[in-house]
Amino acid sequence: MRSLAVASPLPPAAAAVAARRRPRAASSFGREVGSQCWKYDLGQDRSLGGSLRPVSRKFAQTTFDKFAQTSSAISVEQDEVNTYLPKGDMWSVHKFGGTCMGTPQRIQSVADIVLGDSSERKLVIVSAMSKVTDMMYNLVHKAQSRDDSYTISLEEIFEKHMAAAKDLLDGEDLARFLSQLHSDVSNLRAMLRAIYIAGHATESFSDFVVGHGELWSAQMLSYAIKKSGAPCSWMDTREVLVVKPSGSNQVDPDYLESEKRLKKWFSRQPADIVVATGFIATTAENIPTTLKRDGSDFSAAIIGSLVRARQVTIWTDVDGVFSADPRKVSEAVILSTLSYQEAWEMSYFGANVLHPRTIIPVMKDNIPIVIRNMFNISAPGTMICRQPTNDNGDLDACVKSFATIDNLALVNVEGTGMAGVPGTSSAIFSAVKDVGANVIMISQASSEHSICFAVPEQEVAAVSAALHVRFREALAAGRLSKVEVINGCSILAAVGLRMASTPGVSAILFDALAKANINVRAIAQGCSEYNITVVLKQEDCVRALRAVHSRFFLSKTTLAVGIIGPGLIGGTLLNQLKDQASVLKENMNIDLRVIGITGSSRMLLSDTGIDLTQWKELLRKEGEPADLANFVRHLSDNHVFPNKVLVDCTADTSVASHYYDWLKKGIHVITPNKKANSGPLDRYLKLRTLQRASYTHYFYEATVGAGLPIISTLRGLLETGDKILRIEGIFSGTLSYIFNNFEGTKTFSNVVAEAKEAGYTEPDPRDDLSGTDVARKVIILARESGLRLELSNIPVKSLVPEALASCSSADEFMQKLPSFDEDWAKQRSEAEAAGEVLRYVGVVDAVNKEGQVELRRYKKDHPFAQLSGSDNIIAFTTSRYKEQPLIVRGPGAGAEVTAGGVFCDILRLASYLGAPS
Ligand SMILES: NC(=O)C1=CN([C@@H]2O[C@H](COP(=O)(O)OP(=O)(O)OC[C@H]3O[C@@H](n4cnc5c(N)ncnc54)[C@H](O)[C@@H]3O)[C@@H](O)[C@H]2O)C=CC1
Ligand SMILES: N[C@@H](CC=O)C(=O)O
Ligand code: NA
Repeated sequence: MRSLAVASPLPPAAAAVAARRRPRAASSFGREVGSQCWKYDLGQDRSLGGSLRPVSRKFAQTTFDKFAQTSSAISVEQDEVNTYLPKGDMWSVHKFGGTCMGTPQRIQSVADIVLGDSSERKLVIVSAMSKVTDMMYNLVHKAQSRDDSYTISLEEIFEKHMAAAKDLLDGEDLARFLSQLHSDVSNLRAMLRAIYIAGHATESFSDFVVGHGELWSAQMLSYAIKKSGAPCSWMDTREVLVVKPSGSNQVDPDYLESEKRLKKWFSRQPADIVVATGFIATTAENIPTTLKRDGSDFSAAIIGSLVRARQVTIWTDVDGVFSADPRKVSEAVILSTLSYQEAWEMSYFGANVLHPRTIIPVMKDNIPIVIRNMFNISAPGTMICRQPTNDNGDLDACVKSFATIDNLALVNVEGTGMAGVPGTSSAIFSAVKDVGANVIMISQASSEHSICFAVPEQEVAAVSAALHVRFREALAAGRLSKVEVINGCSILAAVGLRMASTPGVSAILFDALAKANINVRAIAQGCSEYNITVVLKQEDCVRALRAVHSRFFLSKTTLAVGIIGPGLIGGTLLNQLKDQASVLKENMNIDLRVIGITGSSRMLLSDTGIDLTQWKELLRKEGEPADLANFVRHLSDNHVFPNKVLVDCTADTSVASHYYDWLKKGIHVITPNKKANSGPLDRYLKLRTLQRASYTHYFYEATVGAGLPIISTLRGLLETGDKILRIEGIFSGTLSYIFNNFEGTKTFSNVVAEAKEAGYTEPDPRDDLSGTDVARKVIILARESGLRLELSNIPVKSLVPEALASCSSADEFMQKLPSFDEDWAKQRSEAEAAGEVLRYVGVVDAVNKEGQVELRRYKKDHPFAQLSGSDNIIAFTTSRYKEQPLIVRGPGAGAEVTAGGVFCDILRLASYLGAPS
C-alpha cells in the first residue's frame, strides 16, 4: 500500500474543507444520507473479494486524519487556495467498459458494485454502452458520405438510450436525463447535417459526436447510483482531462494542466462519488478530442494518477489476466499478480491485458491496477502492481505468461560486407521507417553477418522493395548477399520479470519447443529479460504455445495418439488407455488423448480426444472410410496438441514403410509391428539415422518378447559399454506354448489352435510356425547389437508343412493342419524317448556376426525345457555377463502383456517429452 507523501502544510482553505468533511468520513461506514441509511462494513463485505478492500477502517481513518492535518502529495499553489482536489489513499478508481454498461440491468449492477466499495471516495470511469461508440463513428461516416440513413441511425441511438434510461431511472432524474438526451440529439442532428452538407468531418467534429456515448452512459450511471441513495456527481472529462497529440494517432496527457482543472472541478462539486466519462478529453485549446484506442482504460489510469488513487480497478468480462490466450490453451490459468513491466510486455505481445499506455500513468505512482470480472465478482482478479512479493519461487512465477503475434514476416539482410561497418543497421531501419513499417523484433548475431527483423506480413513487400533500393549497390557488389523474406511467421514470447535472475529458463523453453519438434527461426532477448521472443512458423504457433505453457505452468505432458490397427493388441491397448488415463493425468500429469483410430476399413477422428469408453461403437457408427494418408494428416494438422504419436498395431509392411515420413513430420512412432526393423537393412538404417538425428522418438519394445524388457535391457547393456557376445533364447510365445503343451495328450493342430485362440500367434499363424517371426526377432536384436544382417541371412527351419505353405488364407491353413498331426506326434515321441524336449530357438552370434533359428532338442533339465505357457526366455552373454548370462524370462506373447509393453513405450515417450518420472 502506498504511503501518503507529506510535503507542506495544507493550505488553510483546503484544511477547512477537509476538516468540514472529517466528521462525515468518521461515520462513513454507517451514515445517514437523505432518508436512507446505508452501511458498509469492510469486515463483512465479502461480495467484492480481496482486492476491493485493501484499506482497513483504521487505516482509512488514519490516512484521512493525516490528510486533514498535513498536505497532499502535489504542492498546491497559493493562487489556487480556493480549489480542492482531495487525494490520498481514500480514492478508489473504477473503470467499466462498454460490455459492463451494455444494458440497464448491467448499469444497475455497476451501480451496486460502486456502492459496495467501502472506499472513502470513488471515481468511476465509464465507456459508452456497448456498440454505441461504433454506432457513433458510423453516424459520422454516413453523414460525410452523404448517406441519408444517418438520421435513422441517430434515431436508433436515441431510442436505445431512452429505453435504457426509462428502464433504469424514474421521476425527476429520468426527466432531467431525457431532456438532456433530447437536447444533445437535436444538436447532433444539426451537426451531422452540417457534416452531410460539407461531405467532410474534421477530427474534432468527429470526436465531439462520438464522445456522446460516454456522456450519456456516465449520466445514466450517476443517476442510478443516486437513485440507490448515495449522492453522486457526474463529470464531463472534457472539462478536466487535457491532452496533446503525440503523433501516430496517440495523445499525451498534460498532467499539470489536467490537475489544475480537476481541482477547479472539485472546488465546484466536492463529491464523494463521481462518475466520469472515459475516452473523451480536450486539448489545451478546449477542442474536444479522444484518448484513441482503449481510451477509457487510459482515462482511468490518468485520473487514478491525478487523484493518487489507492487502486484502479478495471472491470471487464474475464476473471483476470490469463497465462496464455485461453482460446488457444484451454489450461491457461488466471494470474494473481503481475508487475507493471510484465503487463506491459504482455500487452505488447497481443495479450488482451491493457494498452501499454494505460500502465504508464499509474506506474509512476505505484498505483495498483486490478483487472476484475464484473460478472463474477467472487473472482479476485489480477493485480498489476510494483514487483509483486507473493511469488512462490516456482518456474511459473518466473515465467508469467506466453503470448503470440501472428501474420508476421521475417526479413533477413545478410552479407559479409555488414560486419564492422558502422551505420548498416541505421541504414536498414531508416529504409524500414521510410515505408512506415512497424518493426516487431530485431535480432543480430555478434558475427554481424546478418540482421533479421520481424514486421507485419502486409508491410513486408514495401520493406523488401525499400531495402533492395537502399542496398542496390551493396547487393550488386556482393557486399550484401541477400535481402530475404520469410513469410508466414509468428512470434511466441515468454514474459516474466524474474526470468533474468532464474537460470535455466531459456533452456526449458527451448527444450519444450524442441521436444514438440518446433523449428525456431529467430530468437531475441534483451538484457532486461522481461521477455524471450522466438520466431517460428505460424502453423506451429499454437502447438508451440501449448508445449511451453504446459511445461511451465502445468508440468503436464499432453500427447495426441493415433492408433493404427485396433485388432487384438490395438484394441487391448485402447482399453488399457481408457482404464489408466485419469490416473496418469492425476498422478503423473500426463494427458493422453487418442485423437484417431484407424482399422483397414474404417477410421474415427476427433480433434480433442475420442471417448474411449465407447471407441468400438463410435468407430462402427461414426467412423468414415479408412484412409491412412488422411489419418496421418489429421494428426499432423492438429495444431492444438504439441506432441503426437502414431502407434502401429498392425502387422502390415506397408504401414511400417511410412515410419520414416512420420518421424520426419515430427510424429513419434511406437509399434509392436516387427516389419520395419526386420525389413530391408538400408531402410532400417535410414530410419534409425533419422530418428537419432532428430528429437522424434521411435520405440518398439514389444517387437521382441512382447512386454518383456528385452530391447531396453539390450540398450542398457550397450549404452553402458558392455559388449554383446551372444543372445540366445526362445523368442516365440506361440512356439513356446505349442512345445510346452504338446505332451502327447493333445494333437499338434489342437495346440496350435489353442495358441491362436489365446492371442499368441501372428495374424497368420504360419508366420510363427515358419520360424519367420523368430527370425525377425533375431534380426531386430542383431541390428540393435550393431550387426548388419538381412532377414535372408538367417537360415530358418520352417515347421509349416510344405504342402500348406501355399494356402491362400490362415483359416485354410488351420483347417488343413490336422492332416500333419501324425508326423508331429512321431517327432515328439522320438525326442521323448531320448529324455528330451523340442524347443524352437533363436541365436544372435555377435562374435561371428551371424544369426540362427533352429528347432532343437534339449534335455529335460535344461532351463529352456523348464518353461510354461507362452514363456520366452532370453539369455544375454556379454563381457560383463560371461560366466552366467543375464536372463529375462516370462510370457512373451498375449494381448494384455503385449499391449502393456506398447503402453510402456507411450509412457517412456511422455517421460522423454518432459513428464515427471
Ligand atoms: N499377439 C501378440 O502376442 C503379439 C503381437 N505383436 C504384434 O502386434 C501386431 C498386432 O497383432 P494382433 O493385434 O495380434 O493382430 P490383429 O490381426 O488382431 O490386429 C491387426 C489389426 O490391424 C488392422 N490392419 C491391418 N492392416 C491395416 C492397415 N493397413 N491399416 C489399418 N489397419 C490395418 C487389422 O484390420 C486388424 O484390426 C502385430 O504386428 C504383431 O506381430 C507383437 C508382440 C506380441
Ligand atoms: N506371435 C508372436 C507374438 C509376439 O511377438 C509370438 O508368438 O511370439
Ligand atoms: Na519386449
